[in-house]
Amino acid sequence: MSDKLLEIMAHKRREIAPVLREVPLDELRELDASLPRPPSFAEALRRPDDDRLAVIAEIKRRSPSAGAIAENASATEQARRYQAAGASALSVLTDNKYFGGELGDLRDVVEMLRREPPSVPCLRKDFMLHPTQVREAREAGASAILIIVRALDDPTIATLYAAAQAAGLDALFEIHEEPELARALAHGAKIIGVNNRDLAVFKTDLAFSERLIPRFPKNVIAVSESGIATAADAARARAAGAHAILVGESLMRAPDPQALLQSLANA
Ligand SMILES: O=P(O)(O)OC[C@@H](O)[C@@H](O)c1c[nH]c2ccccc12
Repeated sequence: MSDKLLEIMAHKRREIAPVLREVPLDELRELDASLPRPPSFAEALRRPDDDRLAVIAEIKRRSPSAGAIAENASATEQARRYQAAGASALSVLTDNKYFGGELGDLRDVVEMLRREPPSVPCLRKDFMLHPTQVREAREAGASAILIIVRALDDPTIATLYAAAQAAGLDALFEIHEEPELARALAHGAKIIGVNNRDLAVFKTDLAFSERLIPRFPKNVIAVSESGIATAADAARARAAGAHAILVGESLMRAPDPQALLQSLANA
C-alpha cells in the first residue's frame, strides 16, 4: 500500500472511531426494508444497447494528487449538470479531510434527484472500513459503496460486502494490479473498477485498464477509473472493454461539463 493510502486509512480509522458500534446484518436488512429503494447502480452501468459508454460522474472538490479542484462547488448544482448530460450514475466524495466532501453532500444530491427525476444512482465514494459506514451510506440514499481492495484485508472485505448486500447496496471493487483482481473475484465481486492512478506516484496511465479489464470474466461489469479527460481517453477505455468510466477532475474543471460528459459517453 502506498504511504498516502496508508495515511488516509489511518486517518479514516481515527475519524470513525467515535461512531463505531456493532452493526448486525439483520439491522441492515431492516433498515433496507424501511427506506425507499434506491435506483440500481449495476443496472445503470451495463452498456445500454446503443453501445454508449456509461459515465459515472464524480463530485470532488479537491484531492491529494490535484490539490484544489473546485473548492466552492455546490454538490447539488454539479449533480444537476451531470444529470442533465445523461450521466448513468454519480460518485459523491464524502471524505472531508482529503477530498473536501461530506456525507451531507450525498444526502443533498440524493434528495435533489428524488425530487427532480430522472433518478440517477449514487456511489458513496469514501474509504470504507466498517459496516457503520455502510449503514450511513444506505441512510443517505446511496445505491453503492466503494471497496478499495489494496487498502483492506480479506476478512474486512468480506464483512463490508456482506453488510452492503444486507443493506441492498451494490459494491464497486477497486483494483489497481493483477493480484487484486483475483482477490476481488474470490469475494464474488460483480462490479470491478481499475484505478488508472498509481497511488504511490499519483500518475494516471490508462494502460492499467488495458492490461486488466481484458482479464475480467464476461459477467463482471468493468469500470475504468481516473485520468480520463478526452474522448480519445474514453475510446481507449471502451476499446479495453470497459462498460463504464469514472470521471472526476476533468468534469469538475470543465467550463461546460455537460458537453464534455456527452463527448466521453459517445467516444
Ligand atoms: O479525478 P479523476 O482522475 O477523473 O478520477 C476519478 C476517480 O477515479 C478518483 O477520484 C478515485 C478513484 N478511486 C478513488 C478512491 C477514493 C477517492 C477517489 C478515488
